[in-house]
Amino acid sequence: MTQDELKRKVAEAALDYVKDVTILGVGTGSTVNHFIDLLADLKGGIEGAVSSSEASSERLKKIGIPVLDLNAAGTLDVYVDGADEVNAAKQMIKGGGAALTREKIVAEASRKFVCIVDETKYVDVLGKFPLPVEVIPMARSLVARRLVELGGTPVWRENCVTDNGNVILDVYNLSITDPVELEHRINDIPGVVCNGVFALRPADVVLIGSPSGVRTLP
Ligand SMILES: O=C[C@H](O)[C@H](O)[C@H](O)COP(=O)(O)O
Repeated sequence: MTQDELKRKVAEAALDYVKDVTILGVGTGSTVNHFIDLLADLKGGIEGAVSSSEASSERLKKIGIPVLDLNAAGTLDVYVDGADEVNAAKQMIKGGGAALTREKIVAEASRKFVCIVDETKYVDVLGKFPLPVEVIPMARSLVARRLVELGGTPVWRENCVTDNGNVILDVYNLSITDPVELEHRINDIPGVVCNGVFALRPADVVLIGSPSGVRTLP
């Protein structure tokens, strides 16, 4: 099976978690794109979705699902999103598609976070995937220097402007043995809007697609 077929398969498995949901949170990325496409055929009572990116909002609207403002929607029952890496503690690296800030907001606003990944994303220690950090443009160099002090090698993702008008630094060479501590430390750097470590609010359910089926992390 191709990686894309695995993404489709795990997206199908996530449908079980949204059957009784009327308003759900929807993430961003190629795995979630499959999930959105599958929502079109769902004979459920989905009345609307809170989206984590302009790209997902467009896709949702195309299939006739109204996109709601989080301020009006309040607490969401379920949030479905992909990840760039996930570990056994259901902590993640996210932001490969530059949507990390809105993703972290919608995840925080949701009772249940269902993370959908193919098997290539499962790791023992987070950090092989370069950690995305969203930064206010004027603070880019300052934040990069602070990230070097934390042991990383930040690289400016050129030609990328986030939905919030900011820039992304991708931090290489981190071995994230204490994700909660690192999430706090990067958040504390002035100019950082958000970092792609999702450990303070990990996933509740992690579905992993592989050629032999979809497994749920214990
Ligand atoms: O900013 C993007 C998100 O965090 C995505 O959920 C993540 O990059 C995974 O994307 P994909 O499903 O395309 O691998």
